[in-house]
Amino acid sequence: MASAAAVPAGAHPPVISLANFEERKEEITQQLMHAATTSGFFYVRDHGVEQSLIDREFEVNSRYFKDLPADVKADLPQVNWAKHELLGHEIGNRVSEGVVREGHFKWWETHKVADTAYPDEKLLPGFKSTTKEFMAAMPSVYNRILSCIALGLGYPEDFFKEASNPHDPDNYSVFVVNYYPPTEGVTWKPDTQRITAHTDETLVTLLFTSPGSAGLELAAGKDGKAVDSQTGHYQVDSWHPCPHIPGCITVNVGDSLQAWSDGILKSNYHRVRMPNPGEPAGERYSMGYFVWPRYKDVIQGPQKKYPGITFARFMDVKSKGFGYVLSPDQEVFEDAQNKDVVLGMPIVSDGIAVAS
Ligand SMILES: O=C(O)CCC(=O)C(=O)O
Ligand SMILES: [Fe+2]
Repeated sequence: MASAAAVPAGAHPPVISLANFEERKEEITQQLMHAATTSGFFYVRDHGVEQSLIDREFEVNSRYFKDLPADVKADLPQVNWAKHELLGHEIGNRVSEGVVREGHFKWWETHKVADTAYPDEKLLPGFKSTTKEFMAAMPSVYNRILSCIALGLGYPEDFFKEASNPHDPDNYSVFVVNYYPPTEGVTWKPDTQRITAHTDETLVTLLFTSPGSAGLELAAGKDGKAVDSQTGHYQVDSWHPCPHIPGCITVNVGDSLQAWSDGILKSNYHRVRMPNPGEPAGERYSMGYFVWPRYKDVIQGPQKKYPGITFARFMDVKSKGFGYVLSPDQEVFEDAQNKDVVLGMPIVSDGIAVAS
């Protein structure tokens, strides 16, 4: 098994305070490393992002999903994972009665094209400015987390700083808001999920959930070899709840950090399930800030446990739909890599992302 037992039944991942960060860095590092090497999930509180800013960002997104006419959303760039175009609107999972999840994706201003993801200011006053203010508050949170993780791994404190700098033209860190419409009166097949089980491709993901929202679950103890490289299907023994905790940001380790740490840190499966009978069937929102390395960064640790590939190459293979292909087993990776056409990655030219 690649990871130790992580979250006891019924418990949620640990809550870690970032208060007095400079004085408590060593203690915080120990707490973060414990969580990141077991469940791969933890919560941070005293993180410094104003609650009023979080509330305002939820509010403008509620207007985006519920007030903006469907034809306006359809005119925005449409997210296409297969082509790796992660900007604009996405209609995710559907059931026969309708949409289970919609999303809105944006990059930083560094990529001038990112502005096309935003609807007209007249239609959605304050959406762009609030979102940019919100995104600008993220680096102070993840820089502290990544500096502790770097120290915990024995790397220099600023090891991940350049790779995760969103102003670098080769960094496409993405901010995604998910809207899960109410499920009253909707029927669905037993295996339907609001978001199906996946790992994130990130270094780390910062996730803000709407108050009272349930359904996010993580599967601890995944092993890359349990994945069938043909189907991408995985084996999961049990799911653990990852509930909304007021004032906290949910943080999870992603594939890039798992690779860069030689598998010491765990990028675990998670999903958002449909409400169970008797649970609130209202709408749910989540806002995920996905901290990526640069496309050119080779996401390999000193032990070379994972293939020495760039993040761009990894995303290329992952977006073919193989699910978890970041396997320490070189053969599994190569098999996935050779499976079909290699998709073009966006390349950077004068700060503008263009499909190659
Ligand atoms: O909605 C959530 O709570 C989780 C979303 C998620 O896992 C994702 O967007 O990658
Ligand atoms: Fe995720």
